Amino acid sequence: MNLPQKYLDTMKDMLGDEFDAYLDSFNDSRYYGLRVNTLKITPEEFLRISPFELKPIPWIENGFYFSENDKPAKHPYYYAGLYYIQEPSAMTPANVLPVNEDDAILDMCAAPGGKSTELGAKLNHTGMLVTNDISNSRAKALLKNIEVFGIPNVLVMSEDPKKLVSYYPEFFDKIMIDAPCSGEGMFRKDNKLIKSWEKNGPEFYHEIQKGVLLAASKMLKPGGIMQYSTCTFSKLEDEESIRYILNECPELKLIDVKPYEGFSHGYEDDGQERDMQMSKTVRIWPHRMAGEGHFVALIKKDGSDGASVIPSSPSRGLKIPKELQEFLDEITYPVDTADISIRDERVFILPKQAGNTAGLRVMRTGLLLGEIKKNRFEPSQALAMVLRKDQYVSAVDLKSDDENVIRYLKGETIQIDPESCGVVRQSGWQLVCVDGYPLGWGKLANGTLKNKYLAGWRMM
Ligand SMILES: C[S@@+](CC[C@H](N)C(=O)[O-])C[C@H]1O[C@@H](n2cnc3c(N)ncnc32)[C@H](O)[C@@H]1O
Repeated sequence: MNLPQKYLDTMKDMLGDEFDAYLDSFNDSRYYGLRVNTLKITPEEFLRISPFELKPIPWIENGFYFSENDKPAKHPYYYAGLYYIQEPSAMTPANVLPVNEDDAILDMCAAPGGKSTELGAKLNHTGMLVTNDISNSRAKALLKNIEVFGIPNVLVMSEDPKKLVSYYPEFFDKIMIDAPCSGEGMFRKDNKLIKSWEKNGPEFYHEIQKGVLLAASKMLKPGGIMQYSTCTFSKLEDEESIRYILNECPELKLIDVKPYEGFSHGYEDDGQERDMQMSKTVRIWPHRMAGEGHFVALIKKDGSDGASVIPSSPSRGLKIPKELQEFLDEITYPVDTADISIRDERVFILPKQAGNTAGLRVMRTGLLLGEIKKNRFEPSQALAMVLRKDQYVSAVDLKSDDENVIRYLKGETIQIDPESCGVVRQSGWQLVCVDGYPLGWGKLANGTLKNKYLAGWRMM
């Protein structure tokens, strides 16, 4: 591997005696990880049904290493949103950010959703997750991952974080800043990143990071906690970005990250006037832990933890159309009809704190329940992913080794034996499941299941 000399010199300086061990780690094999979606299944239950060779990631309760021979992205459980595939050290930020039910959380640089999916799971159907990425194409991938995971209380956006400030002044309980960075921790995993580092290195990203941190500091409420992370080792992008924001905002202080054996502390700089307590930050090195590399800092804003000021809301509480009410009577998922909004025949459940987002590039406001089409209601793919099997009146439950599962995921019409699939209602809408976990919708008539799996999500 051809690492740039400038990079090697900086690393040698940082690591001293450990530099050779760091370089040796480039000869080790990559780490593959998956994180269980606790909205849908417990880690214990997942271990019971998993066909993969899994080993626990010791510092992540719901994280597991899988073997290079396993292909979890091709398994129907992946389509059921039972897990997210993620490099193990990248699981650390969302794991250490403390989340309380009912929190309002902002994930500023969120695509494709590695942290947001965990934050949404931790919220457990409460509060609100505003998940944002400046790149529109990446935000589309984010939206899909959020929906596959079954996270309902969400706003998915594609905005410059600076623009969000006037909408959400001192609003959020928690903010995640998984900053764009030069990606030094990914060099082992992806050679291409070395080339892009040579083009845009730490100096380039440090400037962007300062802007994102400053915007975050204005949206964090007093008593709130923000988390800054990168997958790079550069002190300029890590400690110096933190130092910048602590100098700009004296009301911000570093707080401890829950310790784990193998975490390294951030670098202090004794020449500074103010002790920033940089040792409270954490760096994960690939030669010390079984992960590629990450930097994590938790920052708290002084002040008491009061309730968020709820921004003004769009109009709510409309009359529920008959066809929608009939469908709502068939699900036991709790829906507060006061939160229902209908736009262009599309029906949404809005998060209670959604507020007025006019003027922002919002890709999804809340949970898309479905569409009213010619006096009929068609439930959405996103709703199927939010429901549990027992929350809909009738389900077609297929075994994961049944070839009909793959055929369903490919968009084909399938023939089923209603009795062996546990169908309650012999015709009409069915929640199609794999081993009890919803995949999507189908419409049954005389043993033929018409496929309603979302076309854009089909298995190739
Ligand atoms: C490290 S990645 C995020 C990974 C994501 N948190 C995850 O866990 O899947 C950084 C993201 O920041 C976005 N980004 C770049 N510049 C940005 C900016 N000025 N504001 C917000 N996001 C930005 C990039 O599009 C990229 O998706």
